[in-house]
Amino acid sequence: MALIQNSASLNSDGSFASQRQGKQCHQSGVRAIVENMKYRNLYSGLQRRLQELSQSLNLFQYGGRAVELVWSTNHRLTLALALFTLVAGLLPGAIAYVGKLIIDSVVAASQSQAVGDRWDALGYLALEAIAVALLAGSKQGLTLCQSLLRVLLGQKVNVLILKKALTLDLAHFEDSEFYDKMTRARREASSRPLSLVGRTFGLVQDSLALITYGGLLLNFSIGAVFVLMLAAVPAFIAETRFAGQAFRLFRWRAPETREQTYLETLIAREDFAMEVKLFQLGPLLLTRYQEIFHRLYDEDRSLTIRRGLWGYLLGLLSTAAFYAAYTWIVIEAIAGRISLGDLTMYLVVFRQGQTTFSSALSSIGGMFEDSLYLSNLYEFLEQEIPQPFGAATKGPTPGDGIRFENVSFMYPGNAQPALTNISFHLKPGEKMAIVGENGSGKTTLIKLLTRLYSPTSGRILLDGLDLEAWDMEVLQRRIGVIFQNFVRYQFTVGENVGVGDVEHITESPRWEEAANKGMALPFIEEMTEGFQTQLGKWFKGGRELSGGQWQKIALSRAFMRTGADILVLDEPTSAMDAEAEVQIFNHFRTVTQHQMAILISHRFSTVRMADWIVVLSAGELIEQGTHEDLVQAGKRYAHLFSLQAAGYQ
Ligand SMILES: Nc1ncnc2c1ncn2[C@@H]1O[C@H](COP(=O)(O)OP(=O)(O)OP(=O)(O)O)[C@@H](O)[C@H]1O
Repeated sequence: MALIQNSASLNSDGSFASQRQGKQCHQSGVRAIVENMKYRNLYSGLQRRLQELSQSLNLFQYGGRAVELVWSTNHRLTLALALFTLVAGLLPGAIAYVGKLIIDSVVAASQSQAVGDRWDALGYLALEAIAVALLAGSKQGLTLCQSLLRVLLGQKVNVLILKKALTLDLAHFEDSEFYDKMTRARREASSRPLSLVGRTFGLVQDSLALITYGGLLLNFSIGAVFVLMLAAVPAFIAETRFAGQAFRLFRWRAPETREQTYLETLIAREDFAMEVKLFQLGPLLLTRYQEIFHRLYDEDRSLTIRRGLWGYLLGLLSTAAFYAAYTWIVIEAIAGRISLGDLTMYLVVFRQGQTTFSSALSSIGGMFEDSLYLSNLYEFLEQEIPQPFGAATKGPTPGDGIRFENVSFMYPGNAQPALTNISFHLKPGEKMAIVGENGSGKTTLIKLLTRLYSPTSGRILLDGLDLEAWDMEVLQRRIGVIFQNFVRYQFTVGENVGVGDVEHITESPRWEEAANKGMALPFIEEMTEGFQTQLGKWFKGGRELSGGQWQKIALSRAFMRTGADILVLDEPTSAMDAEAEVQIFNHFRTVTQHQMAILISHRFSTVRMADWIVVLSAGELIEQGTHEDLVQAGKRYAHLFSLQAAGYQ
C-alpha cells in the first residue's frame, strides 16, 4: 500500500519534472509494486504451507493418546507389545552385524585353517540362528498382542461412545454435524485406535532399526549417515502433506458420506422396504448412491495419483543417495579399506534400510488416517455437555399443579418461534386437551414440559417451582408420557410395557396392571406366550402388532409409572378404532382420577371429554376454556368442531 501511494505521489510530483523523468519514475514504481506482490505471494504461500504442515504434524499427538488408550485398556498386553516392538526393532541391525562377523570369520578361517577360527564362524552362525528365531518370535508376539488388544480396545471405545451418547441432549441428536461425529466415531470404533497404536509401534520399530543401521554405518562415515537422513526428508514432508490433504477431504465430505449411509439404510432396512418397493424407488436411490460414490471417487483418485507420483519421485531421491553411498562402499571394499564382512553387512543394511524406510513412510501415512479418526473420536468424547443444575425434590406449594407463564420457545437454527407467550394453569386431577392444526406447537409444548428442551423465555412451574430448579430424575419420575412417535422396541411384550419404569422393568404383576389400564391386556392374553411374546421382526419368532395394538402397548407403558402424577399423551389413539377410543377415554378418566393429564388429539370426540381445552395456532394460545365455553364463543374451536361434526352427519 505504501508503495502504491509512493508511486502516485511520484506521478503527481512529476508534473514539475520532465515527462521522461516522470515515465521512469512511474516504471520503477510499478516494478517495485510487482516485486513486492511477488514476495508477498511467496511469503503467504510459504506461510500457508507451513500452517498445513504444522496442522498435519499436530495429528501426531494422537499417536500418544492412542497409546494412553491402549495402556488403560490392558497394561500387560501393552507392555508386551512395547517389548516385542523393541526386540523386533533392534534385532535386524544385530543380525546384519552378526552376518558381517560370520563372513569375516569364514574368510579368516579359510585363510588360517585353524580349528579355533572355524568354531568362531560356527558360533556366529548359531548366534544368528538364535537372533532370527527371536525375531520371528517377537513378530508373532506382536501379532498376538495386537489381535487381543483389538477386541478389548474395540469394546472399550464402543462403551466410551455409548456412555457419552447417554449424556447427550435431544438437541445434540438433532444437530447434524454432531450426529455425524458420533456415527463416524461408532463406525470405526473397533479398528482405528488399535491400527494407530500398531502403526505407532511399527514406526518406533522401524525407527529403531534405522537407528541401528545408522549406527553400523557410522563406523564407515558420519557423512554418509547424514546424507542418507537428509535424502529422506523430502519424501517425509510430502507424505505428511498429502496425508493432511486427505484429512481435510475426509472432513469436507462428511455430509456426502452421511447421505450415502442414509441411502444405504433406505435400500436395505426392513422398515423402509415396503414403501421403497411399492413406489419403485429402488433404482432412483441406487443411482443417487452411485453418483455420490463417483463424485467422491474422482476426488480420491486425483489425490491418490498425486500422492503416489510424488512419493515415487521423492523416494527416488533417497534411493539415489543410498546407491551413491553404496557405490562409495564398494569402491572402498575393492581398495581393501573395508573387509568382505563389512561389505556384506553394508549390503544388508542398504537393502533392508530401503524397505524399512518405505515401511516407515507408509506407517506415517497410515498414522495420519488413523489420527483423523481419533481426532474425531476425541472431539466427540470431549464435547462439553451442560448438565442440568437443579436439585430440588419438591416445590414450595405442593398441589399447585403446572403453570406455564409467558413461555416462548424457538428451536436452535429456526427463524420462527415454535411457541410464543403461552400461559395456562393446570390443577391436580384436571384433564387438559390441546388442539391446533399441524405444526401449531402442541408436541413442542410437551417437550418443554418434560424438559427435553428449556424455554427460550418465560417459566414453567410445577408445585410453584421452576422446572429448571427441579432434580431431573425426580421430575421425570413424576411424568408418564407417550409421544406420537413412541419406540417399538424389539423386546418381549412385557419389557415393552416395562420400559415405562426402568426400575420395575421385569416385574410382571406391574406389567399386567399397566396393560390393564392401557387396555392392552385382552389381546396380550390371546397370544400363546402372553407377556413373553417377542415383538418385531428382527429376532427369531418375533411377532408384529397392528398400529392400534402398538399404541395400546405404548399407553400401558405410560401407566407403568405408578408414582407419576402427570400423564402426557400425544395423540395416543390416532391408530385406534372408534370403539376402542371411546372405551379408552372412559376408562382413562376412572384410572387417572387424581392425576393431571395432558392430551393432544385431533379428534374432537376425545377432546370434548377434557376439563380444560387449550387451542394453539401458529405457536400462540388463541383460546382456552371448557368445551361448552369454546363452542359458545363461536371462534376457532367452534369452527373446527363443527367441521368435524359435519363430517359425521
Ligand atoms: N426438532 C425440531 N427442530 C426444529 N423445528 C422443529 C422441530 N420439531 C418441530 N419443529 C417445528 O416447530 C413447529 C411446531 O412443531 P410441533 O411438532 O410442536 O407441532 P404439532 O402441533 O405437534 O404438529 P402435529 O399436529 O403435526 O403433530 C413446526 O413449525 C415444526 O416445523
